[in-house]
Amino acid sequence: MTRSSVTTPPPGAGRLQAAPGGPAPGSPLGSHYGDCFGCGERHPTGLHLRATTPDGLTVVAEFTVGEAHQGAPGLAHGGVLAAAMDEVIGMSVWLFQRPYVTGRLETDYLAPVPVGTTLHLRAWCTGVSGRKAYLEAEGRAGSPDGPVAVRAAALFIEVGMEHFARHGDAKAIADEHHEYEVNP
Ligand SMILES: CCCCCCCC(=O)SCCNC(=O)CCNC(=O)[C@H](O)C(C)(C)COP(=O)(O)OP(=O)(O)OC[C@H]1O[C@@H](n2cnc3c(N)ncnc32)[C@H](O)[C@@H]1OP(=O)(O)O
Repeated sequence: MTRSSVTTPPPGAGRLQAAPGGPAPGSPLGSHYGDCFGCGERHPTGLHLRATTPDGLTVVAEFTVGEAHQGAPGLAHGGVLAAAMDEVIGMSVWLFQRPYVTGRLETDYLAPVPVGTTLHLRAWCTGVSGRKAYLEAEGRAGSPDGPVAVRAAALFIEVGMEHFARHGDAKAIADEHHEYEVNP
């Protein structure tokens, strides 16, 4: 992975620990919002990521490239693949039961991904330092052992739930997302 210093944990960065009360190993992870482009079941052309955590610390998910996700004819759009990376990384940081947002996302495209391909995604945390969490992800084509088609490294920043209330739709968050206090 070609990763910049921004997405590389600094010396002394800690490891995120599984949060008490977080999803148990083997648990499916639900959508955080039904209209989310990445995981929402109501989104008509979204990625519809379905994810589980095998160990409470990492996330695995699947995304099948559809007609709505094309860039070149018959091939996945690079921005859509970046969105899949962002989503699976966002799900992995969600395991820690604190709200984070993407600050920076770096993506390497290693092979074209044809429509109809199922990408097997995996994301994990490489370190945490203050409000900053360092994460990586990969997408393998066709099976969990298939060739790596896309890789990503990211910096996520911890925010309060007021971030979403101030900038977004607080009522929708409160209605759908019960893990966090919306107005702490
Ligand atoms: C409810 C569940 C929701 C799930 C969401 C899933 C993930 C997403 O898709 S999030 C959507 C996309 N992301 C966004 O919209 C974020 C937009 N950006 C922001 O809101 C702000 O810039 C935010 C919150 C990241 C940082 O702002 P702020 O809280 O003021 O902190 P700030 O002091 O600027 O930065 C904190 C630290 O992070 C660093 N940092 C922040 N952004 C970056 C960046 N892009 N590159 C490098 N470093 C950065 C800062 O340099 C600072 O470092 P240090 O502490 O060493 O000085």
